[in-house]
Amino acid sequence: MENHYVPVMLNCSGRRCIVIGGGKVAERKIEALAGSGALLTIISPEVTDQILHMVDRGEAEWRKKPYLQGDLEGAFLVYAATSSPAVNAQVIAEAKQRNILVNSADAPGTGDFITPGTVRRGKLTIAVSASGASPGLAKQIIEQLRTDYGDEYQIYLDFLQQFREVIQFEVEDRRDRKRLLDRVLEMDILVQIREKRYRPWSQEEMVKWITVNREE
Ligand SMILES: C[C@@]1(CC(=O)O)C2=NC(=C\c3[nH]c(c(CCC(=O)O)c3CC(=O)O)Cc3[nH]c(c(CC(=O)O)c3CCC(=O)O)/C=C3\N/C(=C\2)[C@@H](CCC(=O)O)[C@]3(C)CC(=O)O)/[C@H]1CCC(=O)O
Ligand SMILES: NC(=O)c1ccc[n+]([C@@H]2O[C@H](COP(=O)([O-])OP(=O)(O)OC[C@H]3O[C@@H](n4cnc5c(N)ncnc54)[C@H](O)[C@@H]3O)[C@@H](O)[C@H]2O)c1
Repeated sequence: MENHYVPVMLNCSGRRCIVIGGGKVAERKIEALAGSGALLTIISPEVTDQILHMVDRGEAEWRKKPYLQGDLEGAFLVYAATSSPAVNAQVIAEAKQRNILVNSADAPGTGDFITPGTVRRGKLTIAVSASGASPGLAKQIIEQLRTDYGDEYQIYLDFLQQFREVIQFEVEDRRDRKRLLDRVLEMDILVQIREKRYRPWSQEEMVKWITVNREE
C-alpha cells in the first residue's frame, strides 16, 4: 500500500512563512496563510494584484527579487510555487538542508506536505485532500461543502465554545460533562440561526440550563 499523508493543523502564529513565487498558485497558498498570524514573506520578481493588495495592507512583506540560495533562513514553513521547476527544486533542496517543512506546487512527491482545499466558517475549518491524485476533485468537493456548511456555523461554533467553557468550569465529573456537552449538541441552535430566531445566551442562562439538565 502507498504511504498516506498525515493531516495536521499548524499554529503559524509569530512564525516566519515564506512563499517563493507570486502567481495564481502562490496567491492561493498566501490566502491560506492570511489571518493565521504568520509572519509572511513573498519572494518573487512579480506578484498578482491580489497579493499586492495584501502587501499594501501590511499583511505580508514582498521581497521583489528572484529566489537565491540563503533566502530561507529563519523560516518555519516554505512554499515553492514559481513557474520554474528548476527554481522550485532549488527551494526544496535548501529547505531540506535546513530541516524546514516545504510544499512543492509542481512536484508534490518531493515536498514534505501538500495543501488541501479548505472551507472556513469562523472557527470551523474543513480541509479536503485527494493526496494529489486529483486537485480538481478536491476543488469540487470543497465547493459542495461550501454550500452545505454556510456562515451559520461561525455563530454556532462561538455558541458551542462558550457553552463548553461554562460546562468545563461548572461541572467537575467527566461523565456529567460529556453527557451535558452531548445534550448541547442536540439542541436546535443551528436551525434557530438559519431561521434568524437565534439570540445569544448569557452566561447565567447557560448555568441555569446546566442546573436543570444535570438533575435529569
Ligand atoms: C486543493 C488546491 C488547494 C490550493 O492550491 O491551495 C490544490 N490544487 C487546487 C486546484 C488545482 N490545481 C490544479 C488544477 C487543474 C486541474 C488538475 O491538474 O487536476 C486545479 C483545479 C482548478 O484550478 O480548477 C493543477 C495542479 N495541482 C498540482 C499540480 C502538480 C502535480 O500534480 O504534479 C497541478 C498540475 C499543474 C500543471 O499541469 O502544470 C498539485 C497540487 N495541488 C494541490 C492543491 C495539492 C494536492 C491537493 C490534494 O489532493 O490534497 C498539490 C499536490 C500540491 C500543492 O499545491 O500543495 C486547489 C483547489 C482549491 C481551490 O482552487 O480553491
Ligand atoms: N499546486 C497547484 O495547485 C498548481 C496548480 C496549477 C499549476 N501549478 C504549478 O505551479 C506553477 C506556478 O503556477 P502559477 O499559475 O502561479 O504561475 P504564474 O506564471 O502565474 O506565476 C509564476 C510566479 O513565479 C515567479 N517566479 C518566476 N521565477 C522566479 C524566481 N526565480 N524566483 C522567485 N519567483 C519566481 C513569477 O514572478 C510569478 O509570480 C506552475 O508552473 C505549475 O507547475 C500548481
